[in-house]
Amino acid sequence: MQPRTSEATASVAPPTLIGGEIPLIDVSGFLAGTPGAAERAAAELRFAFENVGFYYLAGHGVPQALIDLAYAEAARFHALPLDKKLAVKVDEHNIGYMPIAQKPPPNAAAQGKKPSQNEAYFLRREKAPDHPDVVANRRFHAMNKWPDEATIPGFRANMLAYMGAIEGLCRKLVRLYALSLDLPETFFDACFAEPHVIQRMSRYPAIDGADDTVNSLVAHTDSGFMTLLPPNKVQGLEINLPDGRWLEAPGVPDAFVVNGGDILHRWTNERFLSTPHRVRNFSGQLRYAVPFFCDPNHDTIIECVPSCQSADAPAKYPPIKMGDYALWFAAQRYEHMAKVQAPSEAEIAPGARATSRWQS
Ligand SMILES: O=C(O)CCC(=O)C(=O)O
Ligand SMILES: [Fe+2]
Repeated sequence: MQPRTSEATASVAPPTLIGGEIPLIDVSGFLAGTPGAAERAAAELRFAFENVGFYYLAGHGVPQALIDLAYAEAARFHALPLDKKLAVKVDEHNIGYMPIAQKPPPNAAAQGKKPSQNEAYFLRREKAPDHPDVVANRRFHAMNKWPDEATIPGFRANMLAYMGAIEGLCRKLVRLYALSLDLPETFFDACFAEPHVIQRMSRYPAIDGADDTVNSLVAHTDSGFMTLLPPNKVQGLEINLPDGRWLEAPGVPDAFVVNGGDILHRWTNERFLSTPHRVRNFSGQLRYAVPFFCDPNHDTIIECVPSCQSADAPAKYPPIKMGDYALWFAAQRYEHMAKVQAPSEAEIAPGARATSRWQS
């Protein structure tokens, strides 16, 4: 790898690289408040995002038992009879159960590709029926669609415990993101005070390694700010490195795989990478994944951060509201969202296709 190193990063030794490519960042010192640890982790983060777009997160403090529980709940949910899963079928808020797609995603770039071989269940922030956003039927702010408690006892409480722990971690990590961008450390605090969260629970059947036209999850970039994938016992994630090579992401015990998405890329004037990745489950067994997507709240205006623009390098994108962006993205990514009224490509992504490495 040829590191693209900013001045501030140059003073710090590059972090350990997993698979020779992906930085391993230990945040235990930062979380414990050790003097100097935040600055060091932030420099490593900057290196990771300027060069790779992915990192392994160690020292995160999330108990392994909670991670095991989330995987166990993914297995328990997907083992339910199909009629129970279809009873909570995915809706126009992208909440609920999505069967294995029969068609590729609706956007033009994906036409002709074979659909991803996974089924998924989506949760968002838990809300009471009288929450104003629920009452107003605000897009992506509806109630979660839980299966009956009697059908899968404890599922709801366990997933809410997991989501709460990961959200808490994300809200701390955004300080490192701010520091890594030479912004005041509290820069992202307000828009992550109540972040927009999406918990995906995926089940990937084993696919045939001989047929390289079929993917478990087609190559894509994530839409948002950060994605946290807890350590997985079954590998299958592949990362499209900036030089074009595909790297099979090694499993690192105790370390999350974390990546940035298109909103981080846009917010930083394309300085921080949103790197394409895909899943191919050649393991011969079922594979589960429980990615947690953490975004700024949907009222946030995404406008190039001050440290990523200058007279010589003006902002490449107009300001956009996070919620509008999320709707545009979902409408092109998901078949069941394709018919909803969404902002147009011209409003959201002028010029984005030219620079995006999004492939699915
Ligand atoms: O299953 C994985 O390891 C990655 C999943 C992923 O990229 C996604 O859900 O966006
Ligand atoms: Fe992804």
